[in-house]
Amino acid sequence: MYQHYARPGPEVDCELPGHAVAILSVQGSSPGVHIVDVNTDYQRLWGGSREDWLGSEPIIVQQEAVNRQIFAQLHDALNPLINDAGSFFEGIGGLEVNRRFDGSRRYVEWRITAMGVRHNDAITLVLTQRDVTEQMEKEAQLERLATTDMLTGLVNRAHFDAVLKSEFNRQHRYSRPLSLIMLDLDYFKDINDNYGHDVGDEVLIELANLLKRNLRKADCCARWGGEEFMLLAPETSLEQAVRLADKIRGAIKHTAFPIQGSVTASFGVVEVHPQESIKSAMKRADDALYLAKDKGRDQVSTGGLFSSAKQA
Ligand SMILES: Nc1nc2c(ncn2[C@@H]2O[C@H](COP(=O)(O)OP(=O)(O)OP(=O)(O)O)[C@@H](O)[C@H]2O)c(=O)[nH]1
Repeated sequence: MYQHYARPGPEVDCELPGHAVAILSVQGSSPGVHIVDVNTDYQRLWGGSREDWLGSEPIIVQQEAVNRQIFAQLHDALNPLINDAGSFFEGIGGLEVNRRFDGSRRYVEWRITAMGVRHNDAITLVLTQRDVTEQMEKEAQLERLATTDMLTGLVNRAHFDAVLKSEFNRQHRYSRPLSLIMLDLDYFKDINDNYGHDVGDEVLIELANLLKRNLRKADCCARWGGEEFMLLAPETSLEQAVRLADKIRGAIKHTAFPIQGSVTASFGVVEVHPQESIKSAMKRADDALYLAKDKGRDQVSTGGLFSSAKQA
């Protein structure tokens, strides 16, 4: 589809354009929209020279079919106004992912507007387009920073809280299996004390990578704090979650961690009851983890049974 619009670029400097503007003419009686003039930023965004563009259709979005829908929408909006001199056409607009003439993917904000509607069947409109890619990327970067644990690259606690809420709501509505696994490295304080905090950090990073490798896409794994990690596994029963926890336990035990060598972890596993609150499920997982530590570490324990009386 893009090839249709691809044109040889002019001598382009690398800086991206500000406001690309095209003056459009629309005939009330025919379906076409064509360009009457373009500014230099339009040429820098879409390639080609001013002369190339005069008389052709503007690029509003990348897909030709969607372009045509927009033109049809324009005609529908303009037709009732065509003989009504001085009418105000407020315009239409949107935000689209588009390709620049050099093939790069850009977010382009666009708007078509006109201050007055002319009498004699032809209406002149202004198409304004702005490349907002950098702004969108900055926002995505901020979003990533706000939801990610800086050391391990896993989801952070705040984001995990939000995922917990939405998965609990889904589970309460559809009664699907949902399990929670809490894991904590054993004797991690000794690693810090014996080898230093940097080695401790390396172990946490390596563990996070191991967790990422062992989980499904639908699972959410967070660094809960310190050397404690949480795993939320949708569509997973208690039995399946215990198997998953034991697989991770074995993988941790058999991994050669940097400098320190071997490390073990303990696990608390619960399946969330359909009427259970987040607080109650977390408490049961925490109790189960405590039990695993108490029984000698490097093992998986399951939580006690859910009791509606207890969660109040
Ligand atoms: N290197 C490093 N250490 C951390 C970080 N966060 C917490 N810790 C350390 O983790 C250790 C946790 O110690 P404890 O709570 O006694 O637990 P543990 O030594 O693993 O003992 P058990 O859990 O009972 O097996 C403390 O020494 C914390 O300072 C971190 O981001 N990096």
